[in-house]
Amino acid sequence: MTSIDTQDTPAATPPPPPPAEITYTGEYSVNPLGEVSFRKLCTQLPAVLRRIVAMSWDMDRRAVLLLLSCQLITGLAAAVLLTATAKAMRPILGSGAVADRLHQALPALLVVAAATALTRGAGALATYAERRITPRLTTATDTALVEAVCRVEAAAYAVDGFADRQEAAEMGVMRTHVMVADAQRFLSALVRMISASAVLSVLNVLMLPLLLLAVLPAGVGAVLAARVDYEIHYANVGDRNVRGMMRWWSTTPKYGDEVRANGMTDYLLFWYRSLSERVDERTLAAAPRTLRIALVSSLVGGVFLIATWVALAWMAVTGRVALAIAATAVVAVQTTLAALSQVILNGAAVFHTSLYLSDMQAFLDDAAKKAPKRGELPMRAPVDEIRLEEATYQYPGKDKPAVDGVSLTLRRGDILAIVGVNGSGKSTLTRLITGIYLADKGRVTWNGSDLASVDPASVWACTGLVPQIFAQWPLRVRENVTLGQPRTFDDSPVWEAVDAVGMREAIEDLPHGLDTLLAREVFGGAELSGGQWQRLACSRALYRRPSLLILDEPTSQMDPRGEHQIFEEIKSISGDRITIVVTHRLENTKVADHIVVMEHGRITEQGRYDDLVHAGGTFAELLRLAQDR
Ligand SMILES: Nc1ncnc2c1ncn2[C@@H]1O[C@H](COP(=O)(O)OP(=O)(O)OP(=O)(O)O)[C@@H](O)[C@H]1O
Repeated sequence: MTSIDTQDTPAATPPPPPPAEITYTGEYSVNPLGEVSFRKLCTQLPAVLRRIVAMSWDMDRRAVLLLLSCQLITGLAAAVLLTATAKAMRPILGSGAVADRLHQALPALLVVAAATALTRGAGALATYAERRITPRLTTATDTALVEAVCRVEAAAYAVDGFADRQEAAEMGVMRTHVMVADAQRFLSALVRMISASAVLSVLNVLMLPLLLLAVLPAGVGAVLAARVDYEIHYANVGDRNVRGMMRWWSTTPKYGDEVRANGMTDYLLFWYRSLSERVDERTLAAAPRTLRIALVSSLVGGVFLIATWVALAWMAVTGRVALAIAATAVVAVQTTLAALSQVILNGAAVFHTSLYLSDMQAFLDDAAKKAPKRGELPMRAPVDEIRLEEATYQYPGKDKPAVDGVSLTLRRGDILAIVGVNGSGKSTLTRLITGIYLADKGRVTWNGSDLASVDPASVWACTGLVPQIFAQWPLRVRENVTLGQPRTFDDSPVWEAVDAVGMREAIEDLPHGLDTLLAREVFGGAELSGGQWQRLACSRALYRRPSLLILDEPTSQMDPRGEHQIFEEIKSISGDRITIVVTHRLENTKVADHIVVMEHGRITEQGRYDDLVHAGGTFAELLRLAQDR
């Protein structure tokens, strides 16, 4: 045999492929801003504010009342301040000795000082109130989102765009950090603006329209810019979602070995950078639009502002307003302008937030619709019989059912083994049996009750599942076994479950025994080997003493001793429950009373081990291939 000389003349290899284009075209892919007009956007603000107040009200009523009172005080103080300023201006700009003029103006000046102090005090109290509301509001929305996702029917995860809408909703949660502060600043500026402009129009009614014209273009500009920002955010949702997932996969120490030993580091960094650049490109492409909006609105606003000052100067010079009133008008115009720009800035921020809140609300509403709507019949152990009658299940977007018309009866004490090639529907069948999915056609009954009419929580109180890919919870060993559902106040049932999978020695060797945190990443945490984790996953299911025990490839990472021990345990406790084992290791099916062979979602063969070995069907073929080494 000749040696292959690839090292001397390396063949050209193609460059790494860029991240896949995500062109999400599901039923939720319509940008909600696409058809919305500027007017409509502005008229939405009161509703948004009402919603923010209502959300805050649920968190802390006293803080909301304090915050609203502070806004009122700010407005009144602004009006008092301007009126007192006008009063002070008259003697100050009048004739006579300076000391006399100041003396005459003193009471009004004291009112100005008091009003200023009141404004500052109200501002500080408003910030205090906002800080009492925001953390609780953020926690409440965040936990509502987590709960909504945890509680949906498992089938919802496979629905088109579910993850993307979840990502969009996460943004709503993030915005709650700034939502109340923005709304508070908006309201406070609005109140200040209204009272200052009221004083201004009392001083001279002509000033107000000119002032409004000066600021309106900036308002339109800010809202249009927010609209562009949101459009970009919307276009980037899918990419950001995938990037977030990839970030976790690339940086979590759990996959560190695989990344390094398969030389993936460069590709992952290339991928991450490429996708980030794609996201940036969309953002940068919008920058000229945002600049145009800002320039045009500033230009138009500037022209109107100059007109305002010219008009004021003209009125003062021609004696249409007294000099003292003109001087107060300057202060009032400045106050109103500053407040107006705050109104616009924070109004745009509130409006911007409302878009993300709408995404969040839409997701929460949709998740609520997708929460299990089954009956309320309680299921109680023991489960004597589980029956599948022509049960069929098809994943959303798939053109063939994953489980297709399966009928099966399981009785207490039975051990059923499910075998079949990859993708033949074994795991989906177990999801139907446990009621994680409800059958699209046909039905699954437990003790004669259709799972569609039974309270799912009561069903899952009777089940214990070891899935193919199980969670390695960053919890203490004890909670990794009890899953937070201790049966007793002492640890004896935990040790019983640990002994059943041969893990006592390994756990006693951990720094804090059952109290050891199983998270290597955290200071003081410990890590188990792959097989040890799998033993622990089995101990969880055993600890539950379930009426239905399902083990999907439970021993794939275990040494023969561990595997033997688990199957001995399964046999010894099988009398009291229904046990289902899904496995590709056909030798393990000897433990079963009944074996079903799945192909294309259907049961194509069934019987006991000895019958199937000699039946000349798929089971016999798979067994022969497993032994042919
Ligand atoms: N969450 C899902 N969304 C969409 N399709 C799915 C999902 N899970 C499984 N499928 C599809 O359903 C079919 C059956 O999958 P299932 O996981 O039940 O097979 P399996 O027999 O358990 O396979 P394996 O031996 O590889 O574990 C496959 O075609 C698979 O692509």
